[in-house]
Amino acid sequence: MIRHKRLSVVTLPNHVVWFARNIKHLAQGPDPMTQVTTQTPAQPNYVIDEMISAKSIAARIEDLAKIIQTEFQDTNKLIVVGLLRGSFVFIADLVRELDLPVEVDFLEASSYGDGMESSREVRILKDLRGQIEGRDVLVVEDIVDTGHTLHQVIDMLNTRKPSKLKSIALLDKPTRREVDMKADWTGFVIPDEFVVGYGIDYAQRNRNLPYIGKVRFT
Ligand SMILES: O=P(O)(O)OC[C@H]1O[C@H](OP(=O)(O)OP(=O)(O)O)[C@H](O)[C@@H]1O
Ligand SMILES: Nc1nc2[nH]cnc2c(=O)[nH]1
Repeated sequence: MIRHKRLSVVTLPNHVVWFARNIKHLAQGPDPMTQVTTQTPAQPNYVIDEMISAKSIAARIEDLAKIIQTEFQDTNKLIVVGLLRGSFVFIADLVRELDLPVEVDFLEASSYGDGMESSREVRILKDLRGQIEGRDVLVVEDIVDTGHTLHQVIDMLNTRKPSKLKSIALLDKPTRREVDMKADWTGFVIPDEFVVGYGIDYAQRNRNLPYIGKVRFT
């Protein structure tokens, strides 16, 4: 932890600084003021402890938007592809920070169903409406965990020959990786916790939380 703190002051990018600053808080456990208690008939009881505040997310998205704008500054059209359903909040906030000619499209990929374990089999449930051949494309993902979803989606989109294909993920859990995959840009590196909120669900619930929280069974 000391090593993280020292590094964060000198060189680390914002999302790593966030992780270093919060690792103590994460280890200490929940703040009772930010817990949500949840129960559904099919699920065990759980509470959600806030991990990343809405304010931190907004600030990080502003930074990421500047980087993306620089990367695509010469584009005549950037096709921003949201991976449904988890990225719907992130993409909505991100595109509104982009001062670029943008087209929004969606692809629905699913590998978790209602559970907490990846099936490793990524199903494309809804394809893009538009063509991407010869276009600049940015894939927007909520979280990279095992990496199977982003890996398979990027492989599939590359076969359509975009002129430039980049990806961004709000969250990254590198310790869970099963395939060699990393988004070009990441909002926050997080520890191995099952997270919800800001578009991300547990069995389709909690997507409407304005912050990212971790699920804790009670
Ligand atoms: O890196 P991975 O292990 O593949 O996990 C990441 C994927 O898992 C979740 O999708 P999910 O299948 O739950 O669908 P959803 O977006 O509709 O919630 C999440 O939205 C990512 O797309
Ligand atoms: N809801 C949710 N879906 C995931 N898919 C991969 N990792 C996660 C996670 O931490 N939470």
